[in-house]
Amino acid sequence: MVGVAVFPIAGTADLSRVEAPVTLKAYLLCAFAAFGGIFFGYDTGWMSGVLGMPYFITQYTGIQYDYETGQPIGVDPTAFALPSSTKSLMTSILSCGTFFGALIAGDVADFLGRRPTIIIGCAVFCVGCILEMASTNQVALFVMGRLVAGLGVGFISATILLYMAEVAPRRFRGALIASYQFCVTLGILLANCVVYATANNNGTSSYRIPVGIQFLWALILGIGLFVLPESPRFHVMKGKINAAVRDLSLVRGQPIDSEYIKDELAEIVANHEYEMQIIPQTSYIGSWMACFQGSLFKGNGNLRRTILGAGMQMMQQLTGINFIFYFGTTFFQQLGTIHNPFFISLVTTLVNVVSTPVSFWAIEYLGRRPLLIWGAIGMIVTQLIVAVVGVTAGRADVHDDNAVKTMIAFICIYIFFFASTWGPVGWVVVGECFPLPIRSRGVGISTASNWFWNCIIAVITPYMVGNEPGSADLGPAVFFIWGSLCVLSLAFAYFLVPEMKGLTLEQINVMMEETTPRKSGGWRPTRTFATQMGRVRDDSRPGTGKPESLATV
Ligand SMILES: OC[C@H]1O[C@](O)(CO)[C@@H](O)[C@@H]1O
Repeated sequence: MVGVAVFPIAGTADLSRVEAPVTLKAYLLCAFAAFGGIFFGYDTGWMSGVLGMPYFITQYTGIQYDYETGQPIGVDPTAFALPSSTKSLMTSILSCGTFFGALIAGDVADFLGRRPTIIIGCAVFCVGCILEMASTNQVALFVMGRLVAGLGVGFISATILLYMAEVAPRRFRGALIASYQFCVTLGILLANCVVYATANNNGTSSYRIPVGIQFLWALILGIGLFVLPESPRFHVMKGKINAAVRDLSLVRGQPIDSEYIKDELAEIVANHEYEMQIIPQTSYIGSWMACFQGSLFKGNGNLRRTILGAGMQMMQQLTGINFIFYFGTTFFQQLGTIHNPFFISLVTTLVNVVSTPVSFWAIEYLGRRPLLIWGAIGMIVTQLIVAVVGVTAGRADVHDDNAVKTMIAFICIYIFFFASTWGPVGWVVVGECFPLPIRSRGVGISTASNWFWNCIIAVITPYMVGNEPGSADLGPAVFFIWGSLCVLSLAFAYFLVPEMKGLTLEQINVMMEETTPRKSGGWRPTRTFATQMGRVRDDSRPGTGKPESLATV
């Protein structure tokens, strides 16, 4: 730390603290970190297409395929598919790995730092890819590869989010974290493009090319992270104030002795010290338990933050979005009238990509909570339309081309609602709602919750829509289930999500301690909080500032 001055820490932060101007460097830094979302999306995206690849199916079922006519030999085309159990296992095992990866990542990120944890995630991910590539027709090896790659993705997905939330400037934090989700959608699109290009290859290149390309993402992110600064909040946690000053000045693009840096660091340190007094870190287990302490309704405890973070991710998955991205290709195949289901899958992923940036603006302008509420309403309506059209006229035995087109149009509108609201906002809320002493664990638990429900969807949906014996053969009626689950998402957003727009992480922290659930709708900052934030200086409580969004509450 030669050349870096020891920083004088004030007891409390200035209420009217002005944040450093957002430099291009700050944007680029977050944008690069967001690139980690590519892993998440790409790994989610390629499996759906590979499961529908003729070469892949012939390898694992033994049924031969005629590439000239584009038809399987000796069986009905709708029977040319992997058994539901294999589809379910190959798809869901990734989420199993990511679930554990995300849970472990929090500890590693607190011990080694955010950056090394992401680099380790990249290395583990590469090992998983090698195993996947090595498998020809051994289900076990392929599944093992997905599990290990999943561990890596779990590490990366939880830690990137933590890193971004900690380094992003507050005014654009929502939009920048949303760009992580944008990269998830780009990853799905890239996977679909690659799969589309190789789908009809008659050889192992059909699936080895999509799998092999993933090394590129690991290489870019892994190498890039060597030059990015560490999160200043991690240094504060470790008591390394000089390193925190240095890295804060790097991420803000301001000189180390500037007032901006002094003020922001004072706020981070003061808030951390305060939180350490109220969150007992007595032992390893004790510090995990801290995530579940307190009351759901009032007081300082973290339980409601954990419920908020994990619940957001649960509800995000229960909207049914991965039904489309995991099983879209095979679902469209089963509708009977679609000649190129790979193309329809490509269209759905494209809609997902172009809709996500809408949230960059809306999240900062309209706020998190309204977006979640309107997104849930949009998803309920569109999914019910898909279900009704589907069960009346969209089934394979009816062969109504117009009905199928209507379903696809409404599936695209449903994806628009998801992509511009619940997709990104889910991550933003998770990145924002935990105090520093438990942030890495809280983000890990929430990310693990996303993957847990992701896994449940991956395991059960092939059986819900499959048409073989033992499967429920729900077909398009499955959208009644997703639509109903979106009603729960709506209630969750309405009653449990407080608005965090425009606040620093430290101010959110204060607000979360002060918010109360109101019968008339949602959690609201209490009068005390509004007073502290907007009108009266309270020197007994560190980490308070004057957010515009609450000045009039
Ligand atoms: O954009 C859709 C994708 O976004 C996620 O929900 C993560 O936020 C993934 O599970 C899904 O595949």
